[in-house]
Amino acid sequence: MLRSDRRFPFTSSAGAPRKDAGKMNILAPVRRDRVLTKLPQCLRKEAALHVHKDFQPRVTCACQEHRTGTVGFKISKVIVVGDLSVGKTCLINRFCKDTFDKNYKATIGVDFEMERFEVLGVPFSLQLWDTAGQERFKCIASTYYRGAQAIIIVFNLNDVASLEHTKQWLADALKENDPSSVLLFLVGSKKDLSVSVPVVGEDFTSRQGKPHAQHLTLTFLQTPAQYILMEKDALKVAQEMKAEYWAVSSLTGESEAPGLPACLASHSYTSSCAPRPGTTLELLSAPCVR
Ligand SMILES: Nc1nc2c(ncn2[C@@H]2O[C@H](COP(=O)(O)OP(=O)(O)OP(=O)(O)O)[C@@H](O)[C@H]2O)c(=O)[nH]1
Repeated sequence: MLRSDRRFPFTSSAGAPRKDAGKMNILAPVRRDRVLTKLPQCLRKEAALHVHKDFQPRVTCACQEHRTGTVGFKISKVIVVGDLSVGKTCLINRFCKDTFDKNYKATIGVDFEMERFEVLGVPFSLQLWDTAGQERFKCIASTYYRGAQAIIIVFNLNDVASLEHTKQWLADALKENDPSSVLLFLVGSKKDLSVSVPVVGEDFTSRQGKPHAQHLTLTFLQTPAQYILMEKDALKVAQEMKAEYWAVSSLTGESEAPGLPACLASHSYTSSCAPRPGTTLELLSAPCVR
């Protein structure tokens, strides 16, 4: 179910197969640009539930002494959904490998990337699940939706229909996840095509030189004014979804998900600290050692 000619699990961040694939305990050092030493105010440790004044005192105490066995960053699972060819794979490739491929290769089912970070000195991993936009693979892809901490819904800033479809993508993804705890991001892709000075009358095929585009019904925005309207609509949809909104270009790397790791790390930290059903019972009956 992986892109046959692309990646496979456990590749290095450069995309090459790792010599130590299969030996998960030997890890290469985290890339320097993946080391976060500071989180935004609202995402710091102080935001964790267990530090709130009225939180269960014994659990708070256990968390402070790292006795829960769960304190630390959990792996965050992120699923990326959206219409066919909107640029989901390119978005992930830009984020994980800082690369861009202008050739379209449809994702078959799902694809997977693991990205490692260090946040405030603590290792943190992001699992990025790239799902197929093609209708015929939707059934396979949706089996991977469960257990996501974040959902990234991608649409093409030049294709109004793809924005309209985001609501359905979200509804499908939320069937498998808890809407109250999942973080949502609405991402408008291919910003470079919208804001670059368009050649009037030029279509997608001639602009990109991709034969596959002939099969797609795309409405190309021709003027900056139309782009502004599209962004306005997108912001409205994001508001309705309670999602954070980004407009990005994977081609240029513009606005590439800057806050994503910090946001997810914090989310993962706070949810790690919150008592899970089993843990809570155990902790409540244990004496609080100071
Ligand atoms: N100009 C431009 N082209 C882009 C951008 N992002 C993606 N593309 C192109 O759009 C096409 C589709 O990109 P993909 O990332 O494969 O799309 P996808 O959403 O993963 O497609 P499926 O796997 O079929 O769901 C490719 O030809 C990319 O090169 C962008 O930011 N700018």
